[in-house]
Amino acid sequence: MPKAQTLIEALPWLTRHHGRTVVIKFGGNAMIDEELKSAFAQDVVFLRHAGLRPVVVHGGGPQISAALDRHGIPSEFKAGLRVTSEDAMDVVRMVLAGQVQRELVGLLNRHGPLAVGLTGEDAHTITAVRHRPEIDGRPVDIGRVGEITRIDTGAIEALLADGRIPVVSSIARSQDDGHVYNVNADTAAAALAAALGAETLMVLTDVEGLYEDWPDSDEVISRLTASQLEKLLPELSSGMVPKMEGCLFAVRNGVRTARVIDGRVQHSILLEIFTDEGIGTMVVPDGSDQGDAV
Ligand SMILES: Nc1ncnc2c1ncn2[C@@H]1O[C@H](COP(=O)(O)OP(=O)(O)O)[C@@H](O)[C@H]1O
Ligand SMILES: CC(=O)N[C@@H](CCC(=O)OP(=O)(O)O)C(=O)O
Repeated sequence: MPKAQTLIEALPWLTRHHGRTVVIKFGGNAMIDEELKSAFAQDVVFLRHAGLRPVVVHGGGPQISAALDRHGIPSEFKAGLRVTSEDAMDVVRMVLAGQVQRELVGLLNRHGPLAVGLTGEDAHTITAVRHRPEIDGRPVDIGRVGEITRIDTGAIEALLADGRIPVVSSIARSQDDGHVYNVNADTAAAALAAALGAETLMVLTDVEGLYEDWPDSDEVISRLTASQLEKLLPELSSGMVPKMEGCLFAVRNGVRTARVIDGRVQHSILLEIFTDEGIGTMVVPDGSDQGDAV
């Protein structure tokens, strides 16, 4: 009976989400463990077979830092973003597109001919300009880091229409100078979710969700509206900033729910979707009533 109960709890969700697009961001920290990675692949394939259209956007921060270290290039972050020299950009591209993305594609394809990998460079999927974040009121140069200016969903839509699972690395092409840019993977996932008109953005990370009073408390905020999140943003730090900014952007641009969930929990995607309780933090647009946004 518990097994049947779990499946039955999923039925309204499945009915409502049938044929809908779900963008799932898989962070570098949850990718360190082999069992977690294969459970993640199982969950994504499950969603696909349950009639949804999952799109995976992956990070790889720790893997990039390790590779840079092997090349003798130090890792430095400003405003939560990696300072990316020309040499570092070659390593970022090699690690994301050549290593992390290939591994995820391989894990998904154990279950059938499903996953196809691409980067934002392919078919103009993600176009960016050089990003100059402001620190203490002044724009700073952090090298080849991109600010997204345009998304072309054509290639991803074609793959989805063909029943495939697109796996996207967060690298963008530049419109004018023939270079590529390093883009934070949370930001890329949010931009893609909005452009695809996704139903849900799910961001897997290495904490339970958004903590109310981090680092002093581990009380997770289970649900908040776009306006509530906007007020909280200035208080957030480090890796949570691009995640929550991405969630806000997504729900303000047509995505119905954006969720931050604990990627350290095996099958966290299925737990989030297929049980009534849900886990982690859910962001909804202003004015959504509780029942509508589950
Ligand atoms: N309010 C908060 N709630 C939860 N985590 C927070 C908060 N503020 C900052 N963090 C930090 O953000 C980190 C998650 O971001 P990040 O390390 O970039 O993850 P990922 O590799 O999954 O993208 C957490 O491990 C935590 O250290
Ligand atoms: C500009 C920038 O900071 N890019 C990130 C891209 C990878 C990423 O975002 O990975 P996680 O999701 O694992 O953090 C980086 O170089 O680390």
